Amino acid sequence: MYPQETTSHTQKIQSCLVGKDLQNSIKIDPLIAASWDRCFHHYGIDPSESRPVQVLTAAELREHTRPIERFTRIAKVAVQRLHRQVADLGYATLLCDSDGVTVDWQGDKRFSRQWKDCGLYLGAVWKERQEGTCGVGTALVEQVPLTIHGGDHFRAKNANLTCSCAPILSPSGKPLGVIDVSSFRSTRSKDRQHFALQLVMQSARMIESAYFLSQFEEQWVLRLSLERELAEVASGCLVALDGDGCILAADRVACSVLAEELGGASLVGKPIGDVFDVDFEKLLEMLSGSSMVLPLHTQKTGHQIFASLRCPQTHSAKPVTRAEISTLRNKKVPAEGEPFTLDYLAGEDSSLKERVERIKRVMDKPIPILLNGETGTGKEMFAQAIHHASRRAGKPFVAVNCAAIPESLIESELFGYKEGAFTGARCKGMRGKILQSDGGTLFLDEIGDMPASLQPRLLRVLAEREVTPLGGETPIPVDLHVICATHRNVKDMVACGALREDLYYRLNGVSFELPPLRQRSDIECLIGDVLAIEAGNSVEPVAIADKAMRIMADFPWPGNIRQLRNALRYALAVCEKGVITCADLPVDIIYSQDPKDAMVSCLPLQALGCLSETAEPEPSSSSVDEVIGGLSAMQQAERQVILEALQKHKWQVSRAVKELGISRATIYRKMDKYGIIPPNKQ
Ligand SMILES: Nc1ncnc2c1ncn2[C@@H]1O[C@H](COP(=O)(O)OP(=O)(O)OP(=O)(O)O)[C@@H](O)[C@H]1O
Repeated sequence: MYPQETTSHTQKIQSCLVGKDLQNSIKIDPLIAASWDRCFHHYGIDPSESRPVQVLTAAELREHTRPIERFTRIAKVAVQRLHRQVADLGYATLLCDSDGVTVDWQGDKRFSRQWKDCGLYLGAVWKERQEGTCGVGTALVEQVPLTIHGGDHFRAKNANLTCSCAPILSPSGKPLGVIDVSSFRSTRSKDRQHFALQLVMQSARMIESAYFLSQFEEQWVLRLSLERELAEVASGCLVALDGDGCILAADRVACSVLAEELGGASLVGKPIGDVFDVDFEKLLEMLSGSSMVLPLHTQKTGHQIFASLRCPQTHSAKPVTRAEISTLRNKKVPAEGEPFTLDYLAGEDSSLKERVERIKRVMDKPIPILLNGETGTGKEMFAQAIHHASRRAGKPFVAVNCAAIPESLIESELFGYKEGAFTGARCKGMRGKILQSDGGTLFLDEIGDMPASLQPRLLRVLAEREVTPLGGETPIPVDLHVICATHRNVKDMVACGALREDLYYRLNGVSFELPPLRQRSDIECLIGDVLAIEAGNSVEPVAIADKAMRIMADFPWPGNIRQLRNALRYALAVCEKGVITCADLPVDIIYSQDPKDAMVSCLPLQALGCLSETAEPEPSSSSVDEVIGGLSAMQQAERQVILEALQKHKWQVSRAVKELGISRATIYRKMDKYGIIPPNKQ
């Protein structure tokens, strides 16, 4: 502001304040006038003083954010989401704590200098007592959503700003902070900030609801709505109940909806039956474990209100520690490095158990076994379990993935070669995989990828039980049991000529179908098993909340047990207190369920998190280390899961996405975001 404008701004404030009736003297919003009055008479601020906004050091900022980590974590996704809605209009989005300190910031980084100069940046302190009338500070004092536009600011140096803010209240009604969108170059009038203000208010309500639900995660939460149609989707209007049905807290929407009924009394401590025409037991009987919406009537005024009930997230959570599973299933979870037994792998699925019994009858006979099943169904683990259960257990188990070895090497890998067999051959030659497995088991994974030219040679080995290495003349006798696996339809492979018919008959002594996860009748049990393995040596007991278990049990798992393992690994990395709730599941799994359900039943946090992932800043110009260093624990876990899937599938994106159950677009976006670069592009 130029000196002349500063003077006229100061004069305007003074003429409004000095000995006048503030409400009537000038056309100033009473809320602004009251704030000016505080600034002048109580805080003694000089409106013409040009001192810049106080900005905390990084260490001071950390001190501020540490105690409110849960709040900032929940609010962060809403800040990002809000920012995407207003970024194009030239706004920055700020999250401030209850002291007015900016603890989170989103804005166009090209204007970082300008944002910093005017104090719209991380660490800036927007207290009314220091900065005078300003969006954040005044919203904290008044505890209402408001827009402080241009000359509404008390200090002349802030008069180029426009700030729309809404306070965020805790379940007990105390201010947690303020969410704000601000601009230093808005040419729009104050009236035209209305839309920004509405968006800010909506975000504040979302954060309050998410915070409320997360605070009362272990309690019953009644969701109320005046309209049946909106009962399942409306955010807010939440009442937390303890195990006896007494009200622990109600958010401000619920307090205002029930204000007439209460006549000024507090809701907290009241049994639910004192407020509605239903007692707690009846409520549980009707609503517990269902997504039903029930009409209730208030006791005194008889108003109809629609309610649904969210169960405590750890209510009857299934204990799945290693020890407990062992007792529950009377089976020992294999120790690290110990092979899985066939009975263990069969789980509680009766048809799989039957098939395992059949395998046990043939595994010691010279009959090859063909394992068929979708990717990740555990074919290799079964092959190992068969080997360890058979009389060959003490001998080698050699696995060859025919899809992973380049066609040019597969012959020498399998059959070995004599010294000097070809240029580049090791001087002493090499025993191939077939000879390495002598006495034991040769596991040929992805047999459908065995090159057609090698199939007759393999057939000969199987038929004659001898192998001739490359460059050799004398066949060497070999005693092995062959187990093959494929995820493809073997008959189709034969029909299209990918697999020779005679080889097929030789390999398919007995075939064994591994069911996809979605067809297993013991899915919950299997989830428990995999979790117990993933939890490993964790000293903390680990549990899965009912709802999260239901979502996982219903998920189609295109990547089968491998995908389940990755999802649980991720959930374990991000969950709190060892309890996996819906909010800890990867977003692709949450979003697989009915969108309505996902929106209502899981924490809004999760929904927001998913949206936020679509538009985080691209790290393309940063180094990979920088990118990884800047990731949250949750993001690092997600990065690891994606990286492992890509490495496992030799960077074949189509296979990795199938396993992870995400789209190609998503994996490319995430690779970009997490700095995952395929080896051929490094
Ligand atoms: N019953 C089980 N319990 C726990 N983990 C399992 C079980 N079965 C498989 N897994 C895990 O699932 C993952 C996939 O298993 P495996 O590699 O045996 O599947 P596959 O069918 O051979 O996969 P692909 O077809 O992709 O080669 C492995 O990490 C394995 O540890």
